[in-house]
Amino acid sequence: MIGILRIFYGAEGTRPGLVLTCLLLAGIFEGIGLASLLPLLSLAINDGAGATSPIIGYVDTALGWVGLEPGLGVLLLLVVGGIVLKCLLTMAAMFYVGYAVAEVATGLRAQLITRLLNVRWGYFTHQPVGRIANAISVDATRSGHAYLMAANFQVNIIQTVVYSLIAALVSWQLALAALALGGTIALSLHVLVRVSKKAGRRQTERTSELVIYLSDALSNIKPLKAMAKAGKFANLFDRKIGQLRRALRRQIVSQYALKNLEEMLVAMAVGVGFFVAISNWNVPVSQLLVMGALLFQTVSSVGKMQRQFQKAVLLESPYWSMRKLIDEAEVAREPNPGSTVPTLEQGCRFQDVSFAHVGDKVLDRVTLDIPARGLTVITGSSGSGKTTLTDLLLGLYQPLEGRILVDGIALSEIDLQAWRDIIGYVPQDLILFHDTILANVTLGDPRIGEEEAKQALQAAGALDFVEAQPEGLQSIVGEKGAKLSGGQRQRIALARALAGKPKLLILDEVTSALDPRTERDICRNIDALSRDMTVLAITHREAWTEIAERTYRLDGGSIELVKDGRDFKRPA
Ligand SMILES: Nc1ncnc2c1ncn2[C@@H]1O[C@H](COP(=O)(O)OP(=O)(O)OP(=O)(O)O)[C@@H](O)[C@H]1O
Repeated sequence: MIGILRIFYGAEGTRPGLVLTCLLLAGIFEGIGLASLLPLLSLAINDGAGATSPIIGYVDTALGWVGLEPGLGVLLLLVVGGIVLKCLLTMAAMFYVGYAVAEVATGLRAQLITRLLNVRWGYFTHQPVGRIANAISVDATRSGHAYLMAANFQVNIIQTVVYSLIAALVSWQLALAALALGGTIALSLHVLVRVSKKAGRRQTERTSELVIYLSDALSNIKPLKAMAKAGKFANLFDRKIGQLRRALRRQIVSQYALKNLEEMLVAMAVGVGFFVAISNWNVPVSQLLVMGALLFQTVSSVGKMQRQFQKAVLLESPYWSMRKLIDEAEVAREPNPGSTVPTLEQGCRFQDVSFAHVGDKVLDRVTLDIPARGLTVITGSSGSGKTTLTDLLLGLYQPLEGRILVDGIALSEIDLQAWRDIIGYVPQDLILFHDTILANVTLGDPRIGEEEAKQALQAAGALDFVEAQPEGLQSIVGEKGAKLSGGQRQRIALARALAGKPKLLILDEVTSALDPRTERDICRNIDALSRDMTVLAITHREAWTEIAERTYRLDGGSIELVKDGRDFKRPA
């Protein structure tokens, strides 16, 4: 229950005070309307209920305070007016709740996206993308509904209080009996609420697992199809789909069981109450009618409250799972304590740098220099730590020991955003967005126009094939660039890195998919660019080591300088 109330009172971007005020006022007007019902009926039937029911006396006194006679017109006005005002105020509150539902769903999405864009790189290396995709699409929408259910639950709480109070004014024994009855029925059916809560949690977990699995499968669909594994792989989904199906079944069964069992028990209890009242006690008809209606309303409102609670707990888990993800992302926020704006005039230096992801060191007291305005190549066997080295230079990881210096200033003192703003980076596992070639080159940077994009494509050796496409720069590259060849994708990614005219260009196996001729063309372009730009390339390819001013070999955690610029003659 506390979890549900925390959603209603704690969800950001909502105004629980306003909603609650409207609902409380609605409750008061409903109470006035209900309280006036008994005197109205008594007056209409003239059965002398006034002598036995205290509520008629209270209404008379209250009307006396404002100088009104408890006549038919006044009482009718109070009954009808009370209901009308209650409806209008509840409607106003629920209109606002409707806005708040959208606010909760979109607010959670926005918070998650903003935080995710600011988390440390290490967070993503152990975070399934499907979990985030599921949170943004499914959980956020269900969270909005969780807020709606929590608000409805709040409405039911107020209604139950109002009915109980009015019942107490008619007869405190009646109120006690109604609450005891409602409570007993609710308690006896509580197991169905627990079933729903568990079903809701299962659905959230299973759906997330399913989306994680599916997004991984779709990313690997080509090898799965190529090796006829798609069908076999589908079997792996069956268990998860089966669990989801069971959770959904339990949800529906428990919801309908609660509704119908509760109605049945209420009808039986009120029936017995009526029978006892009519046959044993001499209760006036108007009082009997009002008492019966109140008993029924009070007991039903306890039931309604429970049903609403059941709906809310069903949707509670996506809300909290979403919040957990947002909090995790906040904890994983990337620190950026530095403030110096880098210029990269002299070069970068790794000074006795050691680093380990987990366990053994990948880099052990590595020292290397990357002079400004030149091409430095790093070679080394697979898994020797070349990408890790560039990740350290990008500030994605921090060294365990030693320092990374940019123009003699420690990277930890440099503003990371400003540092990355002067870097062009092409990763080994490049992925293009399902968008136009132009969008893939500019990445939405307003400083890069069509002309700059073309120049970058030219330097990356991509302009010819881009212009040969039916829609040129506006051609869509397909899912992850699937409409292009591996080498074309590499060249677009290189153009993307060059388009911002970076001061430092980091290339991780950027020409591995290219034929020797295209590779040499690109090398020639990069060689020319490196007169004004610092280039760090990870590669084994001769075309690169030939033009490099410095080549380092990384192996077993240590680095060795295998080619020095002093021996190097730049081709004319
Ligand atoms: N996020 C990570 N968590 C744990 N270990 C990692 C992580 N990233 C890389 N490693 C490990 O660190 C070592 C160096 O990896 P890295 O990717 O830097 O090698 P590499 O030289 O670039 O390899 P390749 O040439 O095959 O791309 C490897 O043993 C790898 O398993």
